[in-house]
Amino acid sequence: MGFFDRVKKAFGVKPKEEETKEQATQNAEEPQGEEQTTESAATPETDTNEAATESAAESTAETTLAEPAAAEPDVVEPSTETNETVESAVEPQAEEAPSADSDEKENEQPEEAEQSPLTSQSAATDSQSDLEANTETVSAEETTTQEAEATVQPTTDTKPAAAEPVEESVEIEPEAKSDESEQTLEAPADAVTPSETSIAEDTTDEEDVTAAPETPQDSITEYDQGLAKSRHGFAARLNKFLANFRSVDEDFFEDLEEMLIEADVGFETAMEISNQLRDEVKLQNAKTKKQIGQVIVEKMVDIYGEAGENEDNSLHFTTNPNEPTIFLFVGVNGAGKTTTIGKLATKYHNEGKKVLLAAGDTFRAGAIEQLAEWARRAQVDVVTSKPGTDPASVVFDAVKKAKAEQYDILLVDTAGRLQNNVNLMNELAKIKRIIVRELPDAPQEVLLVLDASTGQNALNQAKQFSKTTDVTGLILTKLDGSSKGGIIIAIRNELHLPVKLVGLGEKAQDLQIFEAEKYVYGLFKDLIED
Ligand SMILES: Nc1nc2c(ncn2[C@@H]2O[C@H](COP(=O)(O)OP(=O)(O)OP(=O)(O)O)[C@@H](O)[C@H]2O)c(=O)[nH]1
Repeated sequence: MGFFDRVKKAFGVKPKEEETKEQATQNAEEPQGEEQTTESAATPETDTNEAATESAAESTAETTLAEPAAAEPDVVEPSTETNETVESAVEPQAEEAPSADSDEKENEQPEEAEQSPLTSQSAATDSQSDLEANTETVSAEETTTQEAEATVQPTTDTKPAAAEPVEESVEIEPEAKSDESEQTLEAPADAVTPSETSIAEDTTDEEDVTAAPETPQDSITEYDQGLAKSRHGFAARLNKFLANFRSVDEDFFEDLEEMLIEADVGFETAMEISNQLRDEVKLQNAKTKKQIGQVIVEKMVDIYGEAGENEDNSLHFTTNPNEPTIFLFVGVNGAGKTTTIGKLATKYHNEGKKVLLAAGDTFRAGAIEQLAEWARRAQVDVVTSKPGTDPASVVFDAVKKAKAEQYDILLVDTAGRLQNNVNLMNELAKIKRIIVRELPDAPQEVLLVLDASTGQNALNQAKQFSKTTDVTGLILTKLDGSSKGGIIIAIRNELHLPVKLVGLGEKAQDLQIFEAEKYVYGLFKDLIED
């Protein structure tokens, strides 16, 4: 059975052979007059599916309205400097810096960094003594935690000050960063802008922490809703293409290739689909535009399925119960690393795991605060340091702490950009060396975070990163704000790196374990069900 039929079966849409066989049996067995009954019996199957999806959507909406837990966060701030960080993180006025400010900060950073300890420390070796100096920072945690808690001021509308990380994220302005992208890896060209991501502004993520455990139906709904924009975008392109259809000739294949490339399935994949369709009998026999559309989608889905036959999309954890699992997150600025770590921390905390975060992005001051705030909301611990500190020392402290205090999992944030690509790659290599030296089997995952809304740009970033870093898997974020969900097809066919997680929104529960069937169904649902 092809992947297309597997997806249909998984979601209650009968594969064609079965439909045909069943129809033939029914025709043979049943009197003519009962045909009507057979047809109407088949219809509710789809309806039930949709009704279930809708009711799950309602229940998800209800869940997100739950009030946050009263419990104080369990944030551990290792350094005295970090106190300032936490204090500023819980003061809404100070946080709500206008975007002009953030522009300034962004522009100033490279200069500051030149004089900052980061540059000199990066140049220095990662000697044990350098690193141990930072361990002192960790020992200050109790005092800091108390002070951090003391500064938390609940707001009158019962929403905690924690709502601010969303505003923190507003500081990230992809356009403003485009200058930087010339020096560093290409930054997202059309990343989701703050206004597009405002969905999370009135729904604090703290609510997610108290959300009910996810059911399988919730994740189908998440895929369904998160991929709506891509689904509609693809359907619109396909309809436009079919509207111009006259006959299956050379022009048809040229237009098809163009349409597929526009849908971000990638050049190579577009050619493969087109070439395979040239020999496709079904296409030659298709009578209506609808049938042609079906054949195209079926071919696309089958090619995607075949390419992923040996792909391991699962996240790997340590097999040693006495050691923590470590996930290292890499990717360009604004791709969604910090947010993804926050979401994952929430998920693992809710599953009962002891979670530690490491704020390894010491280059962008806001990134430390942002991660500390996610940690506070997820009620997990975090190791931070002063902006400009050597990130490797933060990671060293975090790994030691994770080992000594038997954390189940350590999630390490890293900078999305430095003065240039070489520095960034050297830094990532250094961080990895520190981890391996402490725990030879770690990190279990090096996850490259890609902003799906940047389409081909994301693909190029992945190619560049995977040349210099041992990426074990991809996380595709912001699919909800993008019509470029077709990129998943190009990624599988051209990169051969497994997608492990997908970001389908800004809230904690919007991060989903990647499941190809659900993804494909979310992307082509309307066409598959027809
Ligand atoms: N709509 C949507 N927005 C997302 C998603 N993931 C992240 N974001 C938003 O993307 C923006 C950037 O996310 P960050 O987590 O700060 O990105 P980063 O990679 O850590 O960026 P740097 O710290 O600059 O390296 C924030 O506004 C997030 O809320 C997602 O799946 N959907």
